[in-house]
Amino acid sequence: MGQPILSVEHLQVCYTGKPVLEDVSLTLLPGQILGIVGESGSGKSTLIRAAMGLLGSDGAVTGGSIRYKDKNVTELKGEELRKLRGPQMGMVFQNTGASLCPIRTIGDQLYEAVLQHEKVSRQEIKERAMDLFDKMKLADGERILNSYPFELSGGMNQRVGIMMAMILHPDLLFADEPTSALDVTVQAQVVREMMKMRELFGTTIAIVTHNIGVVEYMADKVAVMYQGRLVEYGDTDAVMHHPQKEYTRRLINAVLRIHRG
Ligand SMILES: Nc1ncnc2c1ncn2[C@@H]1O[C@H](COP(=O)(O)OP(=O)(O)OP(=O)(O)O)[C@@H](O)[C@H]1O
Repeated sequence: MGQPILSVEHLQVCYTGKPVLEDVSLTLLPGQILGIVGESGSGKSTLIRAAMGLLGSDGAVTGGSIRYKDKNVTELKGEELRKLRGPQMGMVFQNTGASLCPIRTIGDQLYEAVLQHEKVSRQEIKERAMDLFDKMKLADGERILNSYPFELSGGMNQRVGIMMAMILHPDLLFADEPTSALDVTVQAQVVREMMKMRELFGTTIAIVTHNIGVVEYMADKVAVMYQGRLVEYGDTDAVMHHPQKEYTRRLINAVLRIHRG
């Protein structure tokens, strides 16, 4: 499987001097999918924002390290980080529609995003987008590219988000609750499409989700977070079926009860 794509070691992150992540360590090998779970405020988004170098002015890595391949992300600045984000590390957000500009078409925003990293023609970018839509079994790619975000459903916008992240062929894809705002059938579609990306491109994926079903279906590894710490981390099967920690057991049971209810 080779060298890790991502290795986080003893990570500490603070917002305005207050620690919100403490001693977090995990490793992702190429092509693995990591599910990050835990209650609200446990630090899941902070972990992936730190890995993307997107903590904002209030946040800082105050201990440990995050390596993407051989690069220590925490030591990279401005231009070096910008080069990494997109072509190497992609990101899908919870609500792609809201993160896009409402008054410009999907196509225009896609071209602009790709041109920041690659000198390619509009035609080539369009062909690549159409090819990805094709792989995602979306028939009306042309219409999607000519649409404004508000003209598309939430599910369609999320699939656009996956296409926009994948068009630069990143090795590592971070997805922060990409299915949380969607109804169940559309959630399944989005999940299947991320799996397809891994199958086609060998993409390594770290996904934050509240949906244990998504984790069971997708993830090779699970990280369970609680109050800024990693309370359990291991192979999905082991963590889901033989959790070592009481907290993990309660988290899994709580979700199952809601589903059954
Ligand atoms: N920009 C910020 N400034 C200050 N504190 C922040 C900031 N962003 C997050 N926090 C705090 O850091 C902690 C972890 O937040 P984070 O968003 O990583 O949790 P989460 O597990 O992703 O939660 P959720 O499931 O609700 O998205 C919380 O206590 C949160 O209030």
